[in-house]
Amino acid sequence: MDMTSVCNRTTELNDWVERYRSYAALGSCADYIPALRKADPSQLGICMIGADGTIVKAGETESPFTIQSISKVIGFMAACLSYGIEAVLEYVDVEPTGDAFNSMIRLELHKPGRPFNPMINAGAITIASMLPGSTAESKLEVITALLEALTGKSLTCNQEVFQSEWQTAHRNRALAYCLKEMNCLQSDVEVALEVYLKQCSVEVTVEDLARIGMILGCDGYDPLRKEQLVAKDIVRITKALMLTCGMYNASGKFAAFVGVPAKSGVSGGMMAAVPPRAKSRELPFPDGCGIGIYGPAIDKYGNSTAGHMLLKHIAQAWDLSVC
Ligand SMILES: NC(=O)CC[C@H](N)C(=O)O
Repeated sequence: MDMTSVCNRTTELNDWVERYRSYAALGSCADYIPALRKADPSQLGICMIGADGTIVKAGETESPFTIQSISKVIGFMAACLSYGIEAVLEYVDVEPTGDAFNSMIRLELHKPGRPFNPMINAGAITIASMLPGSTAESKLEVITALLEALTGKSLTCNQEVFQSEWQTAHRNRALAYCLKEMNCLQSDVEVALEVYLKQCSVEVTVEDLARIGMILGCDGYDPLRKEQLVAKDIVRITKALMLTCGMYNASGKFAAFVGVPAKSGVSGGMMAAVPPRAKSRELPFPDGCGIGIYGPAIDKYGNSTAGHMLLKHIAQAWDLSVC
């Protein structure tokens, strides 16, 4: 994209950020993880990175935040890279649930069963337990290594958020014990939980999420470094999971009205992967792009209220839907 287009797109994005910022009032910061309560709910920032390397940013884009459930995308891909897709799908299915991200109900309803998909907590804890290595450190390292390969930088775990969640993870602990009893976990409960909660506490910026989203949009190929970072078949399944399960039990509505593979987290982060769109050459980012958004006020489903509205607007204006 040339400099004039970047300036024009930035102006548009800035206008839309200011238009949708007030939607934060429809939600609030997650409070079941005490450390997340401290975020400023009125913040809204976005970064888009195109396959040609163009970066467009608007709003507050420099604040780091914890990746939370967006890490489920990375955990799933890391497991598939380690064992192959077929082996991983023996432990988690690829079906949407329509239930809350931390729901236990289906674990009881289907026996013998396995978590419905890796984008809900039951699936992500199962994935965390099966990563290579026998300790929490070694399993976490597999996820961090992939995250760092995708973002191209080293990342840190926010210890305050991790401790805060570790001490209050009653439901996740219950889920993990239930999974253990059903023989779904490949490690001790505490190891699986530590990996899962630490992967959720890794700090990222909207630019990091946009970079990962762009690579997923390009089927695992990084056009900037000219390197296939994740196999195409793994990325295709991951994007299908993002489209059908990425926004928890609002995924159907999100697919219908926004239409891009995306994943959200309770800290208010959102990551979207936009593939190339041959019919939209006159619109921005025709060769695909990644989008990272941060808006810490979330709705009852756990999705950023302002972020959701902002992404919906951009997807319509710039024809980003894959549907
Ligand atoms: N939806 C989320 O982002 C949930 C992640 C959070 N760490 C939890 O397990 O509750």
